[in-house]
Amino acid sequence: MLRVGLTGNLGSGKSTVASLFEKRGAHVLQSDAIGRELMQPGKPVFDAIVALFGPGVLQPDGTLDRPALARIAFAEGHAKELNAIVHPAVIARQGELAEAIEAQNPSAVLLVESALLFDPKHPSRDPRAGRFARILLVTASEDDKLERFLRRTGSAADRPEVRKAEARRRLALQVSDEVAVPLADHVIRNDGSLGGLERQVEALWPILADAARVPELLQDSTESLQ
Ligand SMILES: CC(C)(COP(=O)(O)OP(=O)(O)OC[C@H]1O[C@@H](n2cnc3c(N)ncnc32)[C@H](O)[C@@H]1O)[C@@H](O)C(=O)NCCC(=O)NCCS
Ligand SMILES: Nc1ncnc2c1ncn2[C@@H]1O[C@H](COP(=O)(O)OP(=O)(O)OP(=O)(O)O)[C@@H](O)[C@H]1O
Repeated sequence: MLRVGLTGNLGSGKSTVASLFEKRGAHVLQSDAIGRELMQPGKPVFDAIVALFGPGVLQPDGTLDRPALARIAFAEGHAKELNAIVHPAVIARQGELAEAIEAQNPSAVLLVESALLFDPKHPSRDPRAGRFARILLVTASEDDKLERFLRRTGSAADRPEVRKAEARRRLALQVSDEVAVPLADHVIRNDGSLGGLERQVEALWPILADAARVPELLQDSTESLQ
C-alpha cells in the first residue's frame, strides 16, 4: 500500500483534492473527521479536554462547544495543549485504520489528509520518515484560502472580519506553502478553477496507483530518506 500524506493550509482545497482521488479509487482518512470522532462524549480524548479546560468547553447537551474550544486554542493561545491531547490519539487511530485498509487491499493508495503534517517548529523534520512514502501538498494564495475557509465555515451571525481573524490565527500555526513546497514530493496548485484542479489530480493518479502496485518504487522512495 502507498501511504500518502495529503497536506496544505486551511482552505487550500485538500478535502476537494481528496474526494477527486477517492473517485478514482484512493482510500482517504481525514484527520479533522477522526479528531471529531475521538472528541465525542465518553471517549478518553473528550475526558482529557474537559479535565484540562474545564466545563466552559461544554454545551448544555454535554457535547464539546467547538467555537468555545477554538477561542481557547487560537485566541487565548492554548493550541499546543489541545494538540498534545488530540494529535497522538488521531495518529494512533489512523494507524489502526490504515492497517485494516492494507489488509483488505495491499496495493491501495491511502491518502491521509491533515493541515498539520509538518511541525511548524521543525518543518524540515520529514514526516515521510515515519508514516508516509510520499507527501502531496496543495497550495493556494492566502486570499483564496481565507475566502474558501470563510465560505465553508462559521455561523452567519459571526462577522466576516472576526472569522477572518480566527482563520489567520489558525494559519499562523501551520507551515507556510513557501516552507512546505521543497519538502513535498508532489504539489497541486489550487489557484484556478475546479476543472484545473481535477486535471492535476488526473495526471497524478496513475503515478500514485503505479507506485502502490510496484513495491520497488515504494522501496526507492523510502530508501532515499536514509
Ligand atoms: C479547536 C477545534 C475544536 C475547532 O473546531 P472547528 O470545527 O472550528 O474546526 P475543524 O476542526 O473543522 O478544523 C478546521 C481547520 O482548522 C485548522 N486547525 C484545526 N486545528 C488546528 C490546530 N491545532 N492548529 C492549526 N490549525 C488548526 C485546520 O486547517 C483544520 O482543517 C478543532 O479544530 C480542534 O480540536 N483542533 C485541535 C486538534 C486538531 O489539530 N485537529 C485537526 C487535525 S487532528
Ligand atoms: N479551485 C476552486 N475553485 C472554487 N472553489 C474551490 C476550489 N477549491 C476548493 N474550493 C472550495 O473551497 C472550500 C474549501 O475547500 P476544502 O474544504 O477542500 O479545503 P481544505 O484545505 O480541506 O480546508 P480545511 O483545512 O479548512 O478543512 C470548499 O467549499 C471547496 O468546494
